[in-house]
Amino acid sequence: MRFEDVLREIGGFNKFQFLVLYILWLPRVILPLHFLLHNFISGVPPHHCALPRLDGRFSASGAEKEELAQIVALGIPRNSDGSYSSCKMYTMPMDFDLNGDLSVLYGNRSNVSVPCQNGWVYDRSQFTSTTATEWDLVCDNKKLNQALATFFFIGVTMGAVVFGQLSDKFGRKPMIQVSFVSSAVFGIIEAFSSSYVMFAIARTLCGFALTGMSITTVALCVEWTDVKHRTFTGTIISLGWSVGNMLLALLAYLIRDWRHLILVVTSPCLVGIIAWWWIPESARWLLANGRVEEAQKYLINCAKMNGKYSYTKKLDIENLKKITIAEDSNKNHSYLDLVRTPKLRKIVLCSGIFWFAVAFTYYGISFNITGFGLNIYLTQFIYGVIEVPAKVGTYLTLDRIGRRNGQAWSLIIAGALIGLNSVIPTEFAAVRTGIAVIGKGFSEAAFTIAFLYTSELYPTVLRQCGLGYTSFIARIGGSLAPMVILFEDIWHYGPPVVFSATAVFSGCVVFLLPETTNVQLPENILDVEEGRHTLSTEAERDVELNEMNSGPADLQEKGS
Ligand SMILES: O=C(O)CCCC(=O)O
Repeated sequence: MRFEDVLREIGGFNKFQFLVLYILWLPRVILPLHFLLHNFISGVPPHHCALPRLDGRFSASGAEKEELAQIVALGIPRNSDGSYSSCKMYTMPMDFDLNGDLSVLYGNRSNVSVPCQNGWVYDRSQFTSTTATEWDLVCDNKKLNQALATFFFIGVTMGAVVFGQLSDKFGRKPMIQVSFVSSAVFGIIEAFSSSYVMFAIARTLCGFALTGMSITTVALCVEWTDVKHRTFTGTIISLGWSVGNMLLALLAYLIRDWRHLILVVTSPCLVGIIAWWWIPESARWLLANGRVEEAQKYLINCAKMNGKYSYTKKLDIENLKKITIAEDSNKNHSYLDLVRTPKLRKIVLCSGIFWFAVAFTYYGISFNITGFGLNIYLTQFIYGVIEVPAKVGTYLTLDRIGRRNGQAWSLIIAGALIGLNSVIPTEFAAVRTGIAVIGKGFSEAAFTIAFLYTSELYPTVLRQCGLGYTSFIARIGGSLAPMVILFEDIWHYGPPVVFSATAVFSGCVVFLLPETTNVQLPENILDVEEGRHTLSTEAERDVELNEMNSGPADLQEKGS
């Protein structure tokens, strides 16, 4: 007997599953609050060199504004486009007098421009403070500011590997709590960091911690859902990410101080620590690891909450031991098991390729937040809004077109639109914006399908290792995306060509993978290699179940 059969009997998608989905929405909302936070806590406001008598003033009014303009005109050189330089100033007479007459002060200055000597003055009309203004991460130090995003995704990358293995070894539920607690701790340390190094370390560790809730929540939801409702579960839970995207735009608009913003976006982790108590462990994972009594407890809870009281008496230990999950419940699986057998090796190679492209493309678009000519808060909100129809559209079509076609074509179309947009003249701003937003939607659909498709490709005994591996590869893509965007200074078409070609090629690779729509989840490596989980269709399973329900003897026989 297979776990799917028990799951369908106790209500494969009912009140119990809705509760699980409702609670696990919270981690999906938390993730973008941190993953896309860089655009706001590390924003670089307009700035120029600090000059005598400016005493930190950037914006002024009336006569003071006049004096300010005069100082800037005298002390700051202009760029070729007529704007004032952000990183250069004219050398000052060594004996300049802070209260002296301006003409004297600047009258005999040389026309030699040098890097800022006395720090910078920032326009604080948009950002009260950011990491850039806190530690003067501008001009020659600008790379250190951009590196903070890369440090975060390096932490996410390493977290994917560690949490993938730990979740398959110790279970999904404990790893979610570890993730909630450690994310809260490192988020708070970030907000109170007294130096750049301390903040960079805390930011990296926070990225590491957040990955735990990123890869375990999808697996836990899918493992509690029957075949018929897996598409709903896999797509609707990821709507939490889009809600978090829009929420971040609102919070960043309201909170312009980087420390306060970090504390606010970290606070939902504290709610998660409390809500965790109501999250069930994966009964599928418990059975795969021989913890039958614990699995029985959760399965009976599920049956009762779903009103399937009559079936609870069949959930006795003897029957549950007959459910085929792992080849050997005492065997500890590791990442090495992903490459020991041929079909799994092929899944590892192809899923790694498309996951790299999914994140590479998604963050290549998401970090290009100033590309629309709108303010960054509105752009961020639009990015979140467009994801909703993308996910709902994915849910409505995925069972019909299949995971393989959905994953392949969402990547190919996203790549094609990125390439198309790069050849449309910039004066067609409305057209370019429309194509970019549609491309973002397909990129988001590709991300949504990737979580569900990957959960279905890997067997229960290796599902978190599989998600950990693919998330690791994805984070490398996410880390590289901001660096590729920098190529724009060298070759304007560089970034879109790279993003477009990567997405189209990876989409084509997806066609090499098996279809998983309406197929039972593989439980172990043999299922993947021999396709045993694909043997029976829904109708055949209905017949099988009716026979099983005809009496214990038949159940014993069928279950073996
Ligand atoms: O995990 C990420 O980096 C993005 C997830 C996007 C989604 O869940 O829709």
